[in-house]
Amino acid sequence: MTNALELRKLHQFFNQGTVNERHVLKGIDLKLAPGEFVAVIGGNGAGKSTLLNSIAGSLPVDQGQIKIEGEDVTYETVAKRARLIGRVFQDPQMGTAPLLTVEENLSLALLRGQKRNCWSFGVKKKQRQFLQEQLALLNLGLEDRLSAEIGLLSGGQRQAITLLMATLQNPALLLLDEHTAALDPQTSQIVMTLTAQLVAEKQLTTLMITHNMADALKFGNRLIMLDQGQIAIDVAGAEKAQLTVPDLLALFKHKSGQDLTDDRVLLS
Ligand SMILES: Nc1ncnc2c1ncn2[C@@H]1O[C@H](COP(=O)(O)OP(=O)(O)OP(=O)(O)O)[C@@H](O)[C@H]1O
Repeated sequence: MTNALELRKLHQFFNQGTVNERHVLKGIDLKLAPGEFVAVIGGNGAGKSTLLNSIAGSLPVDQGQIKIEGEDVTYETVAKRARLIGRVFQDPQMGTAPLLTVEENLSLALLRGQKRNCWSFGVKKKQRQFLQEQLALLNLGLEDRLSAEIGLLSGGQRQAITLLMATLQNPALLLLDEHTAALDPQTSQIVMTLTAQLVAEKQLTTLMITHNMADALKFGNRLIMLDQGQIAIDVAGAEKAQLTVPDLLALFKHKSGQDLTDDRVLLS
């Protein structure tokens, strides 16, 4: 079976060749089978965002290879990779256009990756019905708010719509970069539950960075922990399911020789 994602000996440097050189990703090897939902955790500066930026193409890779569904995308631009990747960031403002309506935002997401001459803001009846069905999946009553300006919605509602937009085209890979970190705990749990539901319904291969250790254990079938640019822990299935937060912290200490240092870490 073709891997949904394959990273081979991925290296990333900043300020290479200067006194400020930092070797941030140190030969990451990672294979994700289709449909795997992987939580990515790690201490401050471990390289989590750099890893997602490298996969998405927003950081050119210094060494190594990235394949998505068997296709080598190592040297493809962000725009070219966008047909394969859905991405949600921490800031609910980033994923949507505030002055456009819910329907217009979703319509733009539907057009993503298509040729420009397909662009049209005329939203047909069939498409509207499809978007309403998709919004109904969120269970937030947003299917009745197609004409509401996105900017008027709450952060949680916006993030739920951003998530839907990122998954609308069933991307080969979904990248979630602390996508619930800016939300209050209750809304964060709603969006996390929605995430798990969308990922399961659409069988999406997903990499999710989180600082919430409990979420990392509760959601997804696999967990990797980065430490200083390397994968220190990689657990899946039953092994992951039986871990507790203290187990995880102890495992980290055992593998890395030190306590997890993360000023934003959430243990519960
Ligand atoms: N553009 C850059 N120039 C120089 N150094 C950078 C740059 N971006 C990131 N770094 C450094 O690379 C290291 C890894 O950063 P990265 O943001 O990937 O870590 P992270 O695991 O996401 O951390 P955090 O959880 O604190 O956000 C850090 O030491 C960071 O300071």
